[in-house]
Amino acid sequence: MSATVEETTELAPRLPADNLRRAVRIGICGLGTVGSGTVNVMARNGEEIAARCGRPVEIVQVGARRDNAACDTSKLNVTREIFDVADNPDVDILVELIGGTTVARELVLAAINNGKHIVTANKALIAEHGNELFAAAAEKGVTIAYEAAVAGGIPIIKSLREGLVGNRIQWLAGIINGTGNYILTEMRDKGRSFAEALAQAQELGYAEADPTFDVEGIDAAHKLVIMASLAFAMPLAFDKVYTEGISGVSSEDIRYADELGYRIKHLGIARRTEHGVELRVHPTLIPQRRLIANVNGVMNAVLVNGDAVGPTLYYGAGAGAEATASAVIADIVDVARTLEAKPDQRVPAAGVAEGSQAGPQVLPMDEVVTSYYLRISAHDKPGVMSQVAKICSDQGISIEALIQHEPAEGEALVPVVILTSRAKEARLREAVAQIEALDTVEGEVVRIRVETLG
Ligand SMILES: NC(=O)C1=CN([C@@H]2O[C@H](COP(=O)(O)OP(=O)(O)OC[C@H]3O[C@@H](n4cnc5c(N)ncnc54)[C@H](O)[C@@H]3O)[C@@H](O)[C@H]2O)C=CC1
Ligand SMILES: N[C@@H](CC=O)C(=O)O
Ligand code: NA
Repeated sequence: MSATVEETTELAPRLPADNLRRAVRIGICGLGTVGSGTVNVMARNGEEIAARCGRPVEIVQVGARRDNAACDTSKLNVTREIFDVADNPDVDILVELIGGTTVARELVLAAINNGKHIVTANKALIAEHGNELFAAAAEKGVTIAYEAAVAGGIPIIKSLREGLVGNRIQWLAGIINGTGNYILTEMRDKGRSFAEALAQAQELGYAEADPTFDVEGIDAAHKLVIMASLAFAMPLAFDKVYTEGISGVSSEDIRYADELGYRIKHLGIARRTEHGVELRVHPTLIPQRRLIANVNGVMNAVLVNGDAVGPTLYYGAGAGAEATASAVIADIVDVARTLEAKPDQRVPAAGVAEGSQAGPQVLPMDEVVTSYYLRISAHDKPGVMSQVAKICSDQGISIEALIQHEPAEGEALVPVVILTSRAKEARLREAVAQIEALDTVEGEVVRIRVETLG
């Protein structure tokens, strides 16, 4: 029987003494929401983390422009110069939590060149520079871990890269921006304005430094492309993602969607088709009966459909200090567990062995087939509906459901809401252009895609 550490040292009481290797030494760069959350959870759960790694994990340096009252760094070695951390010979793992892509890329490359492993929460960095960074890391025999970059605390990277690898993944769809989901939920449930809900999300630490990344779908596109690269073993192709945000979603459309039995959610969708992979981020009507339609507030959820396992659903907090720290620390533990392993004994950062990434082409948006919700502002005159129906039918589109209320008192225009059959995007766009050109129709037709996710 080996002696327990309790009998020998107070370093890490739950570690068996014969397993006691030197501490894994980490350097944290960035002490904002996620950085402070990581420091706090590391301090609180240090013993459990050490036991899981089989060795203590020590923060040997923190690079931060300024202190953060949300965490106590009085006993830590803090530098104002983050590149000190990349150059510190005592650091095994550099944890990048500064955000952005310019300095973060330089920092990560500097650390890799110095033989350090990387843990990052930075989806923009991975989505836009991941191909380069993975290659640099492979060259140096170090790894890059990025669980926190997608869906915050949900272990979706782990699931795609390890748990589901026996499958040919057919599609995945996710609510992958906590800020956006929080805003849509507040608008629907509390009748809050878009601006009020966004301000609240910023206060709670959910939003990106530039919140247009959240509301215009860029953050979701970053996350989608990372998941798609793992699901379909393809290189990261951020510039190929079709991206629409939620800033155009109105309370009126949320109400009509409800009336039709749907919820409006901001989804990232990646689907394998015969002709290529669909990569798209946009507001989407989902039937209310689907579990994912009932994911509210800052919560995220990702549905992954594999040929062997069928649909699987991952749910949890997509943003916030400690929820994200949970994923950062899971990565630290993963790297720590294999610190002395040979590079080919680790799970590859890109999910497939080097050189095996081929992957399908990305399908042009015009070729994507979906159903549509259309809201048309029409003059209250006879014949409008037959004109609209004819235009749709000429494009091979049928009308599956329709709502038309009486015009409001003193209003000349009536909203006509339609759900269409599935059609190619290009056909739908042509139909909408013709509807907008009708004398009986005013302004732009509101269009939101519909997915059954069945
Ligand atoms: N806030 C959240 O819920 C989540 C954030 N993330 C990602 O985590 C990363 C960090 O996000 P947050 O903590 O929310 O951001 P934040 O803005 O709260 O913190 C970033 C910190 O890095 C510091 N920083 C930036 N450049 C620096 C430099 N050159 N030198 C020294 N310090 C520098 C800033 O002063 C700030 O304190 C980002 O990549 C973000 O996308 C990922 C998942 C969830
Ligand atoms: N701003 C992001 C943070 C997590 O990735 C979000 O709101 O989801
Ligand atoms: Na995650």
